[in-house]
Amino acid sequence: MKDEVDKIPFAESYSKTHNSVKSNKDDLTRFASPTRNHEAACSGNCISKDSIVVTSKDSKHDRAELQQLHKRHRNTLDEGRSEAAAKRHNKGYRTARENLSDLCDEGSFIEYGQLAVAAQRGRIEEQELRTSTAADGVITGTATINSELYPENCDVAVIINDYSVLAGSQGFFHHHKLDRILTVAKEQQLPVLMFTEGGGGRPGDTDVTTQIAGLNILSFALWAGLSGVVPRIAVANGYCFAGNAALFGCADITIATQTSWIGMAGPAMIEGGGLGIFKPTEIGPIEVQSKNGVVDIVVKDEAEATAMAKKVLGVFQGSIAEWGCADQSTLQHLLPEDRRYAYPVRNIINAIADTGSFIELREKDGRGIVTGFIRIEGKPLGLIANDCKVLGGAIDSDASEKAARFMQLCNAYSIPLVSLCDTPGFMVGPRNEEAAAVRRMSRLFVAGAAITVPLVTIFLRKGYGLGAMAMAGGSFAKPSYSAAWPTGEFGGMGLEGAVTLGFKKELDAEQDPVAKKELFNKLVEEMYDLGKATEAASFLEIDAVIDPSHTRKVIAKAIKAASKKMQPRPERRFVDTW
Ligand SMILES: CC(=O)SCCNC(=O)CCNC(=O)[C@H](O)C(C)(C)COP(=O)(O)OP(=O)(O)OC[C@H]1O[C@@H](n2cnc3c(N)ncnc32)[C@H](O)[C@@H]1OP(=O)(O)O
Repeated sequence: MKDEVDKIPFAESYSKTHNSVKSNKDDLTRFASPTRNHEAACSGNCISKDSIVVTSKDSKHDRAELQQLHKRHRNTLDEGRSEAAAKRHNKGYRTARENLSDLCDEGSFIEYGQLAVAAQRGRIEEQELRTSTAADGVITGTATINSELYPENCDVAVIINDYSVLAGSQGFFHHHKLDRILTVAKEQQLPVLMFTEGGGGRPGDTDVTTQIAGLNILSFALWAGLSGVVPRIAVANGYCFAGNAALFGCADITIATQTSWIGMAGPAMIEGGGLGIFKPTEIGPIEVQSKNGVVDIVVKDEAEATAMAKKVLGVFQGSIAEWGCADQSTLQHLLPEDRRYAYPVRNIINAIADTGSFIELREKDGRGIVTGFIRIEGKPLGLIANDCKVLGGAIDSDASEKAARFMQLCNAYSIPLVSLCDTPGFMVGPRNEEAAAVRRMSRLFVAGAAITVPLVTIFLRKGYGLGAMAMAGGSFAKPSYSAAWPTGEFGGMGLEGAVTLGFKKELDAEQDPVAKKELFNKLVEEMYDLGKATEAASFLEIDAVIDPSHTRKVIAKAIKAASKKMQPRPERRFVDTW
């Protein structure tokens, strides 16, 4: 069974290993649905709209223990915690259960550990613990998401931190709940969606002294250990500090709202370390975390974050049957006539991709290379593209690391790659060397060499130097298919540099500066003609030169053909952030 699963992409292998689990869950869903339909008329026990729990509809006919149970459950739901819910709403935020409800398919959630309370029985009355530390500040369970689009691949594990409980801090049982659901995710091969709002470790859980020494806490290792095993998407809103931030940072894809503050320590820890007194809003605001690569996708609020989390999850869930695309003839006119002018590469990406499918990651970080997901004919693909509006398309260290990490991510989850190349090469010079160019830019080669998913490279315009080779996975011979638009131009290095280096003697021999300039321009022109796409194709450096309006079809066909020979998915591929 294992070998068989290894030969197919994540989404498919995941569904294959899930048939037995799924049928169990279906039973529960079937159980939930009819009851929910009766909810309005039901004055007694009812199944909650969002979870497989019994809610607290009082009924004098209930047995005492059932009434007790309803009460305990009610303490964990918004209806039983109206003050806490109102506090969230006053801040303009949602409650954890509102996010849960929006995220999961209706009636599909199965909750784990709902009756947990903070380990503070030695400090706080049991009854108060039940009302004020609901579920110990984290909702955990499994559910289906996007089941209408991906009926075979819709099971997920869900973790939603509840800030209304001790600021979402991570107590003893809170951690144990994380451990439990992450173990379930690993065993059942479930993608994980995690909302990480919270104030970090909770030293107040004094019932359990082992927590002080950090014993028994597996959550961080388990969560990080799922890298390359199942896709993990994290969402931040509000304050996300210390332990919560560490979880956020370990995710494969990170989404944060504009009202997010994310930091490896909160105010208390910073002050405790003698590093000054800061307001929480001075620590890791979104303006900072969106530019340094901590946050992949910035959204307005929790509603947008939830919708985006579902859309990103869809990339890992597989292909969709219905899609549309732009009129492909527009691609013939999206490059400027004059090769010296820049153009917005995102217009080209959006024209090639299925309508509305482009999800850009780390837009404001490493801006020289655009990274993100697209779909072509409904199939999810990873995309890297040079942006010639930034440094003329030259690849700097930030862009290299961003693209390398993205290639690894796609490779880890068997998502084929498309590269749109238009680069004069790597960004060079002493300043870049100070920024560790040699180590950081080389990451693109390291990541490219490890790719086993299909890669299709399309040269839009410039394909010069090591940078262009890196955009093609390390070598022009690496991609499953490489094609250029007629505007493609190639060379071992930028034309001007190549002429200066290669024709030094001829240029030095010319004394008249005007004549020297003319000679230089003539040599550049000649070298440009020699490196045109059609020439490169005739020397078999690339596989083809294509009409830009055929780009989508070429990518779709090449990836389909290469996917048939796709190498088996290794048991695990790490997603490294360098
Ligand atoms: C390894 C680690 O993770 S160590 C933890 C490091 N964490 C930190 O440095 C952050 C500590 N917390 C804070 O600075 C602040 O509480 C903030 C910024 C997170 C939240 O601020 P606010 O939204 O104003 O909420 P407030 O401070 O009132 O906290 C709400 C409640 O959660 C409690 N709380 C907040 N963070 C924690 C925490 N880490 N541990 C225990 N309780 C906490 C508060 O004491 C308060 O309890 P109360 O309602 O009983 O008074």
